[in-house]
Amino acid sequence: MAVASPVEYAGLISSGQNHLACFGVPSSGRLRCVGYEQKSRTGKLVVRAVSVDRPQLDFSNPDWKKQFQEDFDRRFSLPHLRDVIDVEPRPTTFSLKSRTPLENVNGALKESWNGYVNDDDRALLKVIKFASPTSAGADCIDPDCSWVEQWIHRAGPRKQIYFEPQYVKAGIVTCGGLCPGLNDVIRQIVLTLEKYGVKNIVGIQHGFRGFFENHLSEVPLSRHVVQNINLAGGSFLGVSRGGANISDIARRLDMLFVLGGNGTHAGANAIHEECRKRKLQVSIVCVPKTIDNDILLMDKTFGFDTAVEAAQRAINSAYIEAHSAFHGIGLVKLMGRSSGFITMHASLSSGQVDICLIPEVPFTLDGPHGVLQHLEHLIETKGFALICVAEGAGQELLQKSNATDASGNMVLSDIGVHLQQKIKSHFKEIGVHSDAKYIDPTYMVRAVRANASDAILCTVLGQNAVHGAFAGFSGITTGVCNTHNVYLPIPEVIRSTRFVDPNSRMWHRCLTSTGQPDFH
Ligand SMILES: Nc1ncnc2c1ncn2[C@@H]1O[C@H](COP(=O)(O)OP(=O)(O)O)[C@@H](O)[C@H]1O
Ligand SMILES: O=P(O)(O)OC[C@H]1O[C@](O)(COP(=O)(O)O)[C@@H](O)[C@@H]1O
Ligand SMILES: [Mg+2]
Repeated sequence: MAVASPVEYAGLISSGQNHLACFGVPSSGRLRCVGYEQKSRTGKLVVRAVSVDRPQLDFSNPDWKKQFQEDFDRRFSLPHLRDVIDVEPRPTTFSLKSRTPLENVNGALKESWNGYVNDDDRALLKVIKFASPTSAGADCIDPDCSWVEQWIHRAGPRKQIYFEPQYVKAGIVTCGGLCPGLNDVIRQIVLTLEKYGVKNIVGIQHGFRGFFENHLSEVPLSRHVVQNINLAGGSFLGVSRGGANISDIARRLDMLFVLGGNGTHAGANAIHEECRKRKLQVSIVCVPKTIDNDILLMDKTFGFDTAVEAAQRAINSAYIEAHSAFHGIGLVKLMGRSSGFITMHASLSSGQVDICLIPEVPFTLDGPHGVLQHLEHLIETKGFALICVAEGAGQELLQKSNATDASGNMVLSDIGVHLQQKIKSHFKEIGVHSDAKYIDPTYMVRAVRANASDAILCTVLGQNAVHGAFAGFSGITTGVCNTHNVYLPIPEVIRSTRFVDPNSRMWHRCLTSTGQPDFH
């Protein structure tokens, strides 16, 4: 078998009229799709994501699995303070029970249970064995889809810690945009730090800016201060974009908890690298915050569930409006800069959506297979229609502004306004009455407080972030993977944005539910 080339073609995935070419990252021998090309009927290729170049694997070598696993273990090993400085562990101050249960083993009293996580505990990153690369959502390493165990590190409190709590100064910073649950995470970090015995806890105001702008002073935090902050949405500390200048952040704190998305993780990793370079005993731990749910490897990020739930009100209102109007067309735009998770899940959840449009799946508006033609059909047969569109969808149909926000993120053109205009002019042109109503609930969706399941997720993540720092790890992030709580090295989760896989069962379920055709 041939050695994988830098970007290996993994196969053509056809669904109806869609032709999705899936490319892999052969480096790690991975044939998992990180990039898609989609071919429209007109033959136009739209590249949805980029591939990443990594070292190659020779699948004809009988040892390739071993090589893969060694490479995997190296990539997913957690950076530790011990790697660069001499630091001795000490018994933890985090007690799970006031008395440790003891049992009599051959006359000697031994701990029967301690409740701590062992550094060698692992969770499986992948839990499905795909029989073939053409299986739905297949995520294969080699062309035969061989089963290879990929173990990642379990999160939680360790028996040994690498900081003396009474001398620790810990900081918390929230960056990027808002997301439901930020306050729950801040609160849990503070409560857990106090449980270890940390007295000096501060909040950094308005993201990374708080480190540099003199008027943004540190906010002292304690159980008393954070007790009720989870009852409101937003961030108690404030958020911001831009303003990252990491070089001097390092020496001010012993532990820094960074809540943010891909951009923030990149910033946090840069701070961690700087600390390593200067051999500082500083632990940088992230908690992924992205309402778009676009961080790799995690089941879902906090706030996502709440956002999907909050979007239901907008979708339901659009449905009522559309259903009540004569030839009503409801149009709801939801967040999702480049990933359509909220739109897909909100559409699935509501069950009322006829057309779901996401950035990962290109569509045409005009022509016999376009969205407008399908709308005509829906008006004719149902009398009304409901569209749910992600903000990043169909950007190729719009005039680009080339503007960026303070963090360098592209400012998107409004697909909702464009769709509404196109719908209005189309129905006018064909002489059919229509009544298109556009709802943009963006900030109403993300400013709400976390729902019950997100509140629990935030609690777990906040606590595990603190356990990770005390365990001496730095440059890590924490998340839920196949329902297990894990620590991951930051670079592995920001290798690329996480996209909806158009070959996944979830997207296919969405198509089944809406009944929409391919818009090509
Ligand atoms: N590549 C990067 N390296 C360092 N810092 C970054 C990088 N990208 C973004 N940041 C900083 O991270 C913070 C949040 O980034 P942003 O993209 O706005 O939100 P998010 O973290 O949610 O993706 C900003 O202060 C920004 O300056
Ligand atoms: O108007 P703002 O504050 O820049 O936020 C808008 C953006 O925030 C998001 O909700 C999520 O972005 P982050 O992951 O950076 O928090 C995007 O969907 C949206 O494009
Ligand atoms: Mg971002």
